[in-house]
Amino acid sequence: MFASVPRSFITGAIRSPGKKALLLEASKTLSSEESKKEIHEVSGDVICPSQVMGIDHLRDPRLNKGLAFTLEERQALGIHGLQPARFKTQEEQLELCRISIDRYQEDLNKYLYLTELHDRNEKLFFRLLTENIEALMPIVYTPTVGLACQKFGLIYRRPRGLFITINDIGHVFEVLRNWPEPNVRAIVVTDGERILGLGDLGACGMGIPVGKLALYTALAGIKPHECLPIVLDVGTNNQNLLEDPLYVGLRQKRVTGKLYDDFVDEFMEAVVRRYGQNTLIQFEDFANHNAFRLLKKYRDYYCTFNDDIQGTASVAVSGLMACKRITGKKFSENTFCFLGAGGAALGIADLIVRAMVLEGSSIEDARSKIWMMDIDGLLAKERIEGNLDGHKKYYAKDHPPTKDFAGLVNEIRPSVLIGASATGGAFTQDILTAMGTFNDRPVIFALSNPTAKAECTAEQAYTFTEGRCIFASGSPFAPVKIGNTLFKPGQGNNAYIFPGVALGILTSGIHHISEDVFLIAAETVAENVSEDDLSKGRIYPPLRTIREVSVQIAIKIIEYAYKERIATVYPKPEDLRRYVEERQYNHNYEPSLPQLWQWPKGPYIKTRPMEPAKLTHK
Ligand SMILES: NC(=O)C1=CN([C@@H]2O[C@H](COP(=O)(O)OP(=O)(O)OC[C@H]3O[C@@H](n4cnc5c(N)ncnc54)[C@H](OP(=O)(O)O)[C@@H]3O)[C@@H](O)[C@H]2O)C=CC1
Ligand SMILES: CC(=O)C(=O)O
Ligand SMILES: [Mg+2]
Repeated sequence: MFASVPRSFITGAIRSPGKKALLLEASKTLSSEESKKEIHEVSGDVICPSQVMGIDHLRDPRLNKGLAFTLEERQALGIHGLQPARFKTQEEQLELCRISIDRYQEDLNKYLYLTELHDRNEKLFFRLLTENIEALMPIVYTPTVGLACQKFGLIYRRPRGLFITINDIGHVFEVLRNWPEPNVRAIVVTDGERILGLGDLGACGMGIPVGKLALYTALAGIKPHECLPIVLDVGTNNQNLLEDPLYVGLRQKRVTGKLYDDFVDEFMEAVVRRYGQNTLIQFEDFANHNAFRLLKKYRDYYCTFNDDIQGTASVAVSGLMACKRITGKKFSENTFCFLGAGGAALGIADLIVRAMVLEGSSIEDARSKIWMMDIDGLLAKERIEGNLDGHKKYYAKDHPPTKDFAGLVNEIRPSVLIGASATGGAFTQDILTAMGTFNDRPVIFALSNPTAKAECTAEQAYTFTEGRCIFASGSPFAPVKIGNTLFKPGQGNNAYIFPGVALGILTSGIHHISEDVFLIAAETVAENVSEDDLSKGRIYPPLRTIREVSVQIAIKIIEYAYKERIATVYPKPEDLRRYVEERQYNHNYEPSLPQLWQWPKGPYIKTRPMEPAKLTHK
């Protein structure tokens, strides 16, 4: 069925047909060998001017500059008259974008505006996002992206990303081959089973890979055409979606077991076959029971990481490193108490253990300082025989089982409280007040997303600890004024980590990603926290600096990769910053006309006068 592919399918699936596409006979088919030499008008790094004509310069988001096309460009490209007479700079266009966004009251409408801009003018979208990251990250990312996923069936307009369903098993490579970009370097993939703290959203989870990859470009300058968002649609167990006439995914219960595993195996193999073994595959928002399993299965064979486990661990440990500068306590001098023992919480716990071991603790001592509670209560030794799966048992305590979180907090008197349970409001006033009585500077992280799932708000944390806590949250909170002090809480979100890590991996050519990479990223983010940030209660650098932080993370990862002899880019670049920056996306417009070049000087350009041809016959 997939052995041959209609030509029109390859060239016209996403973009409007260009000159080349029009020349193709839609009815012809390519053999699978032929189709490896796909024709791309506007794809990859090189855009061939002769392959795009007239109105396609306005229709293709990679080429479109709207009113910023000059008169010369409009005439030469054949688009003169297709737009109003006005010429605008990109700065003027940005101003219009800001005005347009401000006119929308609802965040979901702002999200839709940005989606439309992304589809219309890629450079303008990314420049707008990059230069206004503090205002717009909450729209393209948590919390609004959560709402966009919940409303996906309603707001779906144009395709973005690849939907591979369980029915495609046996043909995953052919589906991947339909993606029009030849140079994909990074994939964010979800199966939609645990979208933020919102549960199983099936194929509607596509908003997450799309949002994460928008941050790859905005926060780390990874080129948009090198990024591919993917949903593996194996069904959904969300009954509301199954009954929703607007649902756009497969209307069936989730496939599990061997068939699921075979499908994901085939997907991984197909990615390598299509885009090479250095393609980075970021797993995102898989349910706990698959997240750890798949990470363990693939991490030594593919270039892959799980962001919810490893990226979150890194950002939390980074925050704790910055806290150290306020509390003066080493990791091992703290007692940690977690609500939640899933992918995020266990990932954080493991990296904290690693940090304590680096400080000189034994693994057992380190684990003994970490208390965790899941939906069934405290991870207690008595539960090991019952339902404590592999990873949780490392943190099981010799303590009677209990589900009383407030009671546990009062008993163990933690210095650090971490929420990754997706239970909004679980850090009650009593718990927060108690944290304030045990500690001068209690550390409180409410990491669950989106905002409604945060274990407490910034205001609650500061109010109930009399402004003494060090607070961070997964989704952003506005500054809080307590007395005369204005606190600006930091966003403890893996967005500080994954873009820089991805940039480092792609530029060093690392195949397999070790935990060290995430410790390096954590240290780099923590180093970028200034005394001024700390004085405002912020343990993360301001969001507007992440792009620079990402470059620093990448440089350190490259250095580490060469030291450990795991880099695969040879020779080692001399100037790493320059090397990284030269590979980053440029969101400023460039000339749209083919460059006219100077002929080289010298004899080559001296055209000798042609001698008249001698007639050899009369
Ligand atoms: N800030 C950030 O960067 C990130 C934030 N997150 C957020 O963290 C949250 C959890 O993500 P993740 O760990 O991947 O999800 P998981 O589903 O893997 O884990 C959720 C954990 O919370 C536990 N839990 C659920 N309800 C309760 C309850 N009432 N009391 C105690 N524990 C409870 C679950 O128990 P059980 O194990 O028994 O099911 C599980 O251990 C999500 O909201 C997610 O958005 C995730 C990644 C990054
Ligand atoms: C931030 C993130 O990855 C999550 O909430 O799942
Ligand atoms: Mg996630």
